[in-house]
Amino acid sequence: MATDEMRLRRTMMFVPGNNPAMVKDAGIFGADSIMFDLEDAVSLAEKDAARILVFEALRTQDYGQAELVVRVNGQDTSFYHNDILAMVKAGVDVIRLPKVESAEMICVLERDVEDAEREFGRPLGETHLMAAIESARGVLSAPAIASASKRMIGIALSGEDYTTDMRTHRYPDGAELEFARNMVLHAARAAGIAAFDTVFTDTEDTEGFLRETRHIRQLGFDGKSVVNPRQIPLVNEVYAPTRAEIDTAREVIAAIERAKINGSGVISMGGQMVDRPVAMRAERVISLARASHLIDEEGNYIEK
Ligand SMILES: CC(=O)SCCNC(=O)CCNC(=O)[C@H](O)C(C)(C)COP(=O)(O)OP(=O)(O)OC[C@H]1O[C@@H](n2cnc3c(N)ncnc32)[C@H](O)[C@@H]1OP(=O)(O)O
Ligand SMILES: O=C([O-])CC(=O)C(=O)O
Ligand SMILES: [Mg+2]
Repeated sequence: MATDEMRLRRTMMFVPGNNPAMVKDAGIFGADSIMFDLEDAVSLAEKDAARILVFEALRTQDYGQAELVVRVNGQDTSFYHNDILAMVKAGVDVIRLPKVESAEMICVLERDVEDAEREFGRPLGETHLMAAIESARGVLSAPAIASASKRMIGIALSGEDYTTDMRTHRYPDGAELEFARNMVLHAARAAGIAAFDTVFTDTEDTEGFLRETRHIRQLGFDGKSVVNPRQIPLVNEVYAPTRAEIDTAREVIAAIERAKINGSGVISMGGQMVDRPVAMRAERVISLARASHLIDEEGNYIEK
């Protein structure tokens, strides 16, 4: 498995936890992370059945390299504790807590997860956490939430509940989300964890989806929550580096290696200063190129 910092999380696909066919086939679409949902995609009557279905799937299905995430029910519901127990027992990679409004909620989650790891003899610390930010309170507390636990791997903006809380709705230009996007992104970066943008619910609107994905890539998000497999290749296409970007990244990495040999951390490349942050961006371009199957492990272009 990639180290957490290098792990690509371009797409995190919601899979309704009460749908056996979708749960079974969720691994075939190439999502970087698969997120089984026990919360808003599941009706009250099906909460227990969904928990059992997802538990069994985590124990028995092979989802390849995908990171496995479960969105549990909120801490203010009667389902939360059983969700945590079952998912920790099953050995899920990440628990996503919805509607997080404070760092204290993450501290409670961390304690509950640790108790469950002890109860089921799981390695302590193996269960990672993430928070969905879905309200004005959540957005204003995002920096504290992002750094509330060593187990945190990311925070996500949840634009549907957020715009409801803000008494607006989603518009094509996304202006209503801009402040929240920037808060979530800055909170994630300051804490050194991943930032996920929200879902785009019109699965037929390819142009609108691409426009939004280009925008959030420009802002600096690691990726997006998605609701439909058709959205996965679109995100990957937007995040795939161009050949020119790959060539430049290679030159940067070679230049910084030369500088290191000469005992320096900075070098000029065609008049452009290259130092550590430039080299780190170049490394990320190369790992995105590998994940996009544009280059192989040795760095050679894969001809299509
Ligand atoms: C605000 C929020 O909380 S959002 C998060 C909660 N919402 C969700 O989890 C919804 C997840 N998405 C879905 O349920 C569906 O994609 C819908 C309802 C949006 C659209 O459904 P459809 O129109 O049937 O999708 P579509 O026709 O593209 O499906 C094609 C195939 O992909 C499968 N598929 C679609 N979405 C998913 C998914 N999210 N996960 C796994 N498989 C899926 C379908 O089962 C279908 O498989 P099949 O060809 O073997 O029958
Ligand atoms: O996390 C998401 O993007 C989906 C969600 O719950 C919301 O938008 O309220
Ligand atoms: Mg929500």
